[in-house]
Amino acid sequence: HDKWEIDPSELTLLEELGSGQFGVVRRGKWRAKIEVAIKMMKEGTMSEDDFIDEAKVMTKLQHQNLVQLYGVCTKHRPIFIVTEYLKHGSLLMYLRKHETTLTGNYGMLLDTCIQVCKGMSYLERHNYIHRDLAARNCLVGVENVVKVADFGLARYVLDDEYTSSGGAKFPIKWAPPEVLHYTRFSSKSDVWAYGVLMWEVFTCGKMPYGRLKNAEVVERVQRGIVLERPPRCPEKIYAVMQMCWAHNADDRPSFRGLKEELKLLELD
Ligand SMILES: Cn1cc(-c2ccnc(-n3ncc4cc(C(C)(C)C)cc(F)c4c3=O)c2CO)cc(Nc2ccncn2)c1=O
Repeated sequence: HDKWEIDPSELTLLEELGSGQFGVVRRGKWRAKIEVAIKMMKEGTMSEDDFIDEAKVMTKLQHQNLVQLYGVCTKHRPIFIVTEYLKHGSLLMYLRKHETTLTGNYGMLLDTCIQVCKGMSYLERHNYIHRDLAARNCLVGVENVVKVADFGLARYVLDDEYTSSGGAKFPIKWAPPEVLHYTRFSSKSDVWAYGVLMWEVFTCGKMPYGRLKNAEVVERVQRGIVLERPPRCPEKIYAVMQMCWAHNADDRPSFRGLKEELKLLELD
């Protein structure tokens, strides 16, 4: 009996939460009382067999700042991916919705960044690369808990518009030079994306590089031009973002190092 295989008869499907990259996601209950989110994978959007193999590994990644994968229903189509549920939805929407109360609340904004860093530091320790870290792929739960979602799933997307760096859906604005040129993903490319996520947090959800076209962003990143300091963002916090945007991946800090840097800022 595969522990990560969930019996669909133990699931109750409730309201729709949105339709992500892979199709509809609904809130639900598992064994009557556990609140879950259920991704119902649209046919042809994901390389399912590869994902099902990986699912057993993903269920073992457990950390308070990672959205927990409870299991999968693979005995029927569409397959279901069952995860923990966070009631406030995506961090990006949360930042935009609460901009007035969050602006200038550096303690809150810094705490948000530290929580994401802790989740990413755990993935780094387990040699697990997210490949699409951004505020839109983090979730907010009760008591301002923030968790990293959908880590590693990018590997199973079948849509070339998303997977190829020339595609319209490729997350260019969160990609470092080595990903733009060679699609070379690593924990250090996740660190670059984390710097952009910090910028998203300290601008309360602005779009990085505004309305610049992808080609213009690629050109700037190649020339070493990085995002400007968000208005009223403390210099010391912007300095950490700039460390994440070192052109050479080896010159960027690890998430472990970032965690120490950010904790020092918390003392200021
Ligand atoms: C666990 N979870 C997931 C979601 C939720 C809903 C719809 N789409 C998604 N998304 N969003 C993004 C997404 C991205 C990917 C990449 C491979 C990284 C490109 C792969 C996905 F599979 C998803 C997905 O499923 C999510 C994120 O997985 C919403 C929750 N919560 C709420 C609460 C209130 N309102 C709305 N959502 C929640 O708790």
